[in-house]
This record gives sequence, structure tokens and C-alpha cells, in this order.
Amino acid sequence: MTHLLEIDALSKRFDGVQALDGLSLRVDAGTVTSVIGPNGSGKTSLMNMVTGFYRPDSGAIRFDGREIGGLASARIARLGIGRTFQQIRLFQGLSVRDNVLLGAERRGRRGAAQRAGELLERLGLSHAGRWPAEALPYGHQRRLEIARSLAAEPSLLILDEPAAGMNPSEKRELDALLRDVRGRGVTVLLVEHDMELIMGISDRVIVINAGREIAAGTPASVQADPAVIEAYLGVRHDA
Ligand SMILES: Nc1ncnc2c1ncn2[C@@H]1O[C@H](COP(=O)(O)OP(=O)(O)OP(=O)(O)O)[C@@H](O)[C@H]1O
Repeated sequence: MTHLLEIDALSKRFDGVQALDGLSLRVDAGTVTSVIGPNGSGKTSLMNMVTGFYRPDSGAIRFDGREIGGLASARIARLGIGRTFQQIRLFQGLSVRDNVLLGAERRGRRGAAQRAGELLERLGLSHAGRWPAEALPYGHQRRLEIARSLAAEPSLLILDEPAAGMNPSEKRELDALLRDVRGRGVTVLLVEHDMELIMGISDRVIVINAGREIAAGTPASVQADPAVIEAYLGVRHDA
């Protein structure tokens, strides 16, 4: 299997805090891969480095065989990495449809309107195309963020806590959406705290603690790993 994303010995320090400490991991093409770990273990820092929001202190990030560590976030987006954020970042005041259109235009105007229309349909948002983005219910705002990212036709979609704040039926819809995205050949990298979602959907789970990988494998194998139980699964998590 091809490794779409390969990270080697990645380190990042913020005044006195070693957020990532020589982290190495790989994400296989065509999978849903989840990164889990306790609060503060470095998950968001990792995603911020892969998407060009932070510059690594050292180490390598290869996407599709190309070194992308330290490139600007807009450049990385154009290379085919889309993302959503822990805190929803929609263009407030713009319509649902225009939010998706803006995502599509990153890849050029041609076909943007058609692509936006198709995505709204696929994600069950076409009835709300003219609504202001902020008028959508919370779970649908998260969906809209995903639609906007998909509009740029990424080959890797990074989602930072997409299930946060969702009710059980929104989580089921998210699960189905992620399966559909994977089925269309987009690799998904998920940072999430919701164990039911992670264990149900992931092909591979990577567990990090204190900025290092401590385990990686199928959901069943990481759940049974004593290092994981000690670092994470044994600890109650309310997020
Ligand atoms: N911009 C920053 N400036 C200073 N410290 C930071 C910054 N970003 C992250 N950190 C620190 O780096 C460490 C890792 O944080 P990070 O947000 O990557 O963890 P996380 O695993 O995503 O946590 P959570 O599950 O709570 O979202 C934490 O100690 C955090 O306080």
C-alpha cells in the first residue's frame, strides 16, 4: 500500500513545552486513519504542521512523495491537503452555497458552480444553499465545513474533532459521510476523541502521547495494547 503521508522524526517546541518529540508516522492512501491521544499530546500541533500553519523545528513531512514541511498553508492546500478546524471556521454572512464555492475556487473557477451544487446535494445541504452559513444547525455547519474542504478536491482530508458537540444522530451521519468520502478515494486523517466513531470507522489508529507515537494498528489491536490503555483508554475522557 502507498503511504500518502509520511512523517519522520518531527519535533516542535513552544516555549518550554515539547509539543512533538521526534514523531514518526504514516498514513496509507485510501484509508481512514485516526490519531488519538490524551489532551495536550500534540495532535493539533501535528495537524497544524502538516497543513503549514506551524513550521516544524526539525523532521520531515512527505505528502505523495514530496517534502512539504515548512511550506505555506495555501501551497499545501493546492497540493491536495484539505482540512477542517476544531472550532468551526465558516465565512459567516456568506450563504451556504458561497462557502462551498469559495472552497471550489481554490482549484480554479471552471466547474466550481457545478461542483458546489453536487457537493451540497451529496451532503444533504442543497435545501439550504441560500441560507446564511450561521443559520444551519450545528451538525450541519460541521458538514458544510467538510463540503467546503471537499470542494477543493483534496486527496487527503484532515478533520480536527469533527464530532465535537454533535448529538448521536449527527454522529451517525458523520460516520456515513466519512465512509462515503473514503469510498470516493479520498484519504481521511481524523483527530477525534469520540471512541465509538473512531473504533467503528478507522482502518488504522495511531496513538500519540507526549508528542510521540506509542502505538499504531487496527482499532482492535490498539484497544488491547497495554501502553495505550495506560496512556489513554484507561483514562476517562469527557471531551
Ligand atoms: N501555539 C502554541 N503556543 C504554545 N503552546 C502550544 C501551542 N500550540 C500547542 N501548544 C502546546 O503544545 C502541547 C500540545 O498541544 P496540542 O494542541 O497539539 O495537543 P492536542 O493533543 O491537540 O490536545 P487536545 O486534545 O486538548 O486538543 C500542549 O502542551 C499545548 O499547550
